Amino acid sequence: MKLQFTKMHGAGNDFIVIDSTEAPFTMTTNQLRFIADRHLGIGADQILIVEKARTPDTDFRYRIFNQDGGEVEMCGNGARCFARYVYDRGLTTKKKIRVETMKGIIQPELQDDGRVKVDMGAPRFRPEEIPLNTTGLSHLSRASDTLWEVKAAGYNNWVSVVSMGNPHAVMVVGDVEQAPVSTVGPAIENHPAFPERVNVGFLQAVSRTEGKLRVWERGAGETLACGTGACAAAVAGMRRGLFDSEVELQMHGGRLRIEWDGTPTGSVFLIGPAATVFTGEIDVPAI
Ligand SMILES: N[C@H](CCC[C@H](N)C(=O)O)C(=O)O
Repeated sequence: MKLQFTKMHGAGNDFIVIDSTEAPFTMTTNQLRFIADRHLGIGADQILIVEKARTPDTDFRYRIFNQDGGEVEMCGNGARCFARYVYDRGLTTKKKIRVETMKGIIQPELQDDGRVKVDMGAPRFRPEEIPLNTTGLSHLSRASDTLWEVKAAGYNNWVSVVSMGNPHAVMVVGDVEQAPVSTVGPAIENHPAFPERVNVGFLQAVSRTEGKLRVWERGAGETLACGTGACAAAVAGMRRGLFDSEVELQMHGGRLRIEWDGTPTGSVFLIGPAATVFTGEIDVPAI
């Protein structure tokens, strides 16, 4: 099957973007894994599918698949690239759009400075909303947050849990460059306390408005940046009394800005870059 695609990235988190507004999306899990493979296919952290809206109050539908082929609820860096893609390709003339995802509507808006600002909706913290199975887990309160002890890879890891539509576990570390991302990351990603697995953030608070973050992503491993991970880490830091309501997080692939008013229904806003790298065509085998 001949597949047209566009390669994009948001702060180094890279994507294959496929326009499925005119033809139904029918790729198998094996085909998704093939195109995302960095040696055998195109290579990407995630695959973003652009579909026509299914409801009158939205402009598009947005589907996201991880490098491992699994479909997931949300992708923040991808949302920025999605907005850039549909505008640049003339699929819309709007600079602010409403996009339906598996877990609600997000609203990306192209900014005059070239960045994209996304209303990511409100964060959720209740264990059942993550989901987190709390059976047998110790927990403690820290400011307005709750930390859960997840024993993994030989460490007692105290994590905040946040859902941005997708699940995140965030731990605070003294130095992100020394954090055991490649060992603790997969151990927590696949921990039985997270029945749908989890993205794992390693956050270093530098000041009340600055931080450093590395994320081991569910279904993709460590990425150069994670948009929902940045939202989750910023919100966890705010709830733990480490950050003000606006914070910039430096990740290996670039800088992301997060704003949240701290109210239970207040949206988290994610601001950052979105770049188009190349377009192409690939012959996808019937697998
Ligand atoms: N790995 C994530 C999906 C991609 C999220 C990330 N790339 C972002 O920018 O938010 C998950 O399994 O929930």
